[in-house]
Order: sequence, then structure tokens, then C-alpha cells
Amino acid sequence: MIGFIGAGSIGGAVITGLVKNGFNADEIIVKGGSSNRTKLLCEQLGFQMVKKIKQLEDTDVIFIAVGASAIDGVLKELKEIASDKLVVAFTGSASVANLKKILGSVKVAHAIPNTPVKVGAGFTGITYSEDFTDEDKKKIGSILGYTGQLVEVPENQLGILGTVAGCSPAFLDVFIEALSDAGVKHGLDRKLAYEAAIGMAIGASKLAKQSELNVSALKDEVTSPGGSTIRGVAALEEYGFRNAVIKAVDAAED
Ligand SMILES: NC(=O)C1=CN([C@@H]2O[C@H](COP(=O)(O)OP(=O)(O)OC[C@H]3O[C@@H](n4cnc5c(N)ncnc54)[C@H](OP(=O)(O)O)[C@@H]3O)[C@@H](O)[C@H]2O)C=CC1
Ligand SMILES: O=C(O)[C@@H]1CCC=N1
Repeated sequence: MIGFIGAGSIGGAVITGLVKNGFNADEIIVKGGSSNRTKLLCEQLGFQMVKKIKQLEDTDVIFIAVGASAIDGVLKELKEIASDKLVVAFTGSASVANLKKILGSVKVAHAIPNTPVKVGAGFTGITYSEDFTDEDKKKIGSILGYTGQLVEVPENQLGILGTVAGCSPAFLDVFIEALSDAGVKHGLDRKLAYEAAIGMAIGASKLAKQSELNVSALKDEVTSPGGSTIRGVAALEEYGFRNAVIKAVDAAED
């Protein structure tokens, strides 16, 4: 059995990704917050919902998906039942040291998933406490593997990995929205503009993943000499697109 504390944007996305990609909902117990978000998700997915952290006693892995303001209270309650469990916190501001400070000898990990976990196409960075065994890591991998890629990194890289993969779905959404706006400005129907921009993002990403070439060579393949694309690329550079992306990552990191 696995447990979740918090089923908001990221907790809900991970739970959805698990169930929609074949993880048995009967093996998931969720303790939600004070709104009816968890109840609504429960009605869709069919996991077990509980009101108290103590009721997660029969689980062997617990994922914490509450925000910074709630995590200390959650950890203090969790300590009562967590001694033999693996605890993975998604809370952005958490750290292995801070989790250990409250949970003591409990094996803990800090992970930053991204919202595409919801469709099994996530990218999650994770740092384990030193006492995690290879078998423990395999267990976490066998669960989060349902939601996409899981990559172990040293904790000093987790923040930036979490920004590049975790915050950036929002950056890409802004790009897709802007591209659609441009299409509409030039006369495309809104729905078709979104379909084209989203279809392009999926296709270009798939090509980038499967190709032997790096992305700058893929860009070279689109930019015919004297053609329209290179003019567009030049305009992107003129308006500071590359620097805007770097500054967005700087701002998220800060
Ligand atoms: N959103 C994202 O893409 C990502 C977020 N994160 C991190 O995950 C954390 C949560 O973010 P996000 O999911 O976006 O935030 P949300 O506000 O969407 O979700 C947090 C959830 O925690 C629940 N909650 C609060 N207190 C408790 C409690 N005591 N017991 C059980 N549930 C509780 C709330 O329930 P209710 O609403 O019912 O009150 C809420 O649904 C943040 O620290 C964020 O940095 C990490 C990676 C990606
Ligand atoms: O904005 C946030 O707090 C989280 C961290 C990674 C993605 N979203």
C-alpha cells in the first residue's frame, strides 16, 4: 500500500498518473486537506480516502504533496507512524536534512515531479537520504515509474532540475498560448491555432528526443537559406527570447 498526504496540483497529478497508467487504485490511500479536492479526485479514480494521517499506518511508502506552510505540522504527525516507511516529499522548499530533522531515522527522499506525470510523461528529479538502499530506491522507481522518467541527482542539483523540468511546463504553456495568439492575429481559428501549436510542441519534442542531432542542428534543418523561419529566429533573438528564458529560470531559482 502507498499513501499520499496532499492531493492538490502535484499530488493529484501524480496520483492520476499512477492510476491512469496501471497502478492499482486499491493500493492507494490519500489524506487530503480541508477542501473537497481530494474527494472529487477520489470519485474519479477510486482510491481510499482518509481523514487522519494515523490512518496511513498500513502503507509502506508515503508521498507528501503539501506546500511549505503545512509540511512541518504534517511531518510531526507522520513521525508517530513512519518508523518503518519510506517517505518522499514533493514540497519544493523541503530538503533531506530538514525532513530528517523531524523524522529522525526514517528513510526520506526529496523529489520534484512535473505536471506531465498526470499523463505518464513526467520528469521527476529525486534525492535520497544516505540510508536508502538500492532495494528501497527500486521500490520508489517501481511506483513513480508509472508516471514517467525518474532521475536521481545530488541534492545541490535538485533545485535547478526542478526548475528546468518542473516549472517549465508553465513556461512552455505561455509559449504555446503566445504562438496561438499569433496564429489568431493572422486569421487562424482559435481552436485550430491551439491544435497546431500543441501538435508542433509534441512533435518537435519527440523528434528532439529520438534524433541523433542536437536541437541546434534540428533548428538548422528548419531554417532554409533566405527562408521565412530564419527571419522568425532572428526576430526571436532581437526580442531577447533566449535571454528571457534564462532570466525566467534565474527568477524561479531565486
Ligand atoms: N505544482 C507543481 O507543478 C509542483 C509543485 N511542487 C511542490 O509541491 C508542493 C505543493 O504544490 P501544489 O500541489 O502545486 O499545491 P496545491 O496547493 O495545489 O496542493 C497542496 C495540497 O495540500 C493539501 N494540504 C494542505 N495541508 C494538508 C494537510 N495537513 N493534510 C493533507 N493535505 C493537506 C491542500 O489541500 P486542500 O486544497 O484540500 O486544502 C492542497 O490540495 C509545493 O511545495 C510545490 O512547490 C513540486 C513540484 C511540482
Ligand atoms: O512553483 C512551485 O513551487 C513548484 C516547484 C516546481 C514546480 N512548481
